[in-house]
Amino acid sequence: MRKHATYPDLAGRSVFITGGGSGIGAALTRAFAHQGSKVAFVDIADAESEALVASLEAERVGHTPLFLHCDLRDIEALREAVDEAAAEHGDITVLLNNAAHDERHAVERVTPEYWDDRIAVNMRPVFFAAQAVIPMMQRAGGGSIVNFGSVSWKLRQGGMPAYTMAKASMQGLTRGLARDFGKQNIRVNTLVPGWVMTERQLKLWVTPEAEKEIDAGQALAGRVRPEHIADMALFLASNASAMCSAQEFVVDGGWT
Ligand SMILES: NC(=O)c1ccc[n+]([C@@H]2O[C@H](COP(=O)([O-])OP(=O)(O)OC[C@H]3O[C@@H](n4cnc5c(N)ncnc54)[C@H](O)[C@@H]3O)[C@@H](O)[C@H]2O)c1
Repeated sequence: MRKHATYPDLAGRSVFITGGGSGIGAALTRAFAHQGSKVAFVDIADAESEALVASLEAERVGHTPLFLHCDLRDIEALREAVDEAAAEHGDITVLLNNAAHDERHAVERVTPEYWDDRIAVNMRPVFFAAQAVIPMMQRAGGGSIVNFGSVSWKLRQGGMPAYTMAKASMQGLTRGLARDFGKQNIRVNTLVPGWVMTERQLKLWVTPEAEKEIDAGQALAGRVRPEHIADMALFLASNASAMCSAQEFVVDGGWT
């Protein structure tokens, strides 16, 4: 793993990550665990999540992350997971709303049930996770919420309108919550990843043609990797970003 910058104020912090078991989420779990944060994460990918916990245990991070199986479509289960994480690690003061699923769907095949299911994965839990941790952040004197957006809709990507709508909505939620709770030192920002080379993206979508598209689109050479997203998440969670709220932070190699 590439070494991240160290943020001393993140050591010992109670951090809650959605979808922290694979993809970008796994890089987040790793990065915060290596800061000495007390990380709890929810996911439905049991095998990958358990393997991640085992590897961090072997690396002897200060606090081995707590994995809680939770399907985020079930809001009661999400609330229980938040409470369990807080009972184990103390009031949550960093929330990373990372989980999402970019399943493609053709407009003509979308039913109301499918639409609701996509919103239940990509949008609804973001609000309810925030709602669950805000009283803890108020008690603790502040906190940082990071909602994960996407460049996909900014680049006019078609083929998954429920996903792009959900991702575009993140900044609306971010700005509203930032206003509601900013005076209580709760900061809310949107982290906008570019095209990030996770195993899933590489397997499903990163063809030689796509590589050319990335080279043409990004200002920077190279590829955006999960660790680059974790770099920004660490900054947004820590006091290093103390006066940053209600904003979008884009990590896309200069594409948009
Ligand atoms: N990878 C990219 O190129 C890219 C680009 C733009 C934005 N993003 C955003 O970054 C975030 C992470 O993306 P990723 O590529 O790592 O996604 P991913 O699909 O690879 O991983 C998402 C994680 O969430 C979990 N998850 C999915 N549905 C769940 C559910 N119902 N309940 C609990 N957990 C669930 C998955 O098991 C997985 O561990 C997302 O918000 C995504 O929209 C990613």
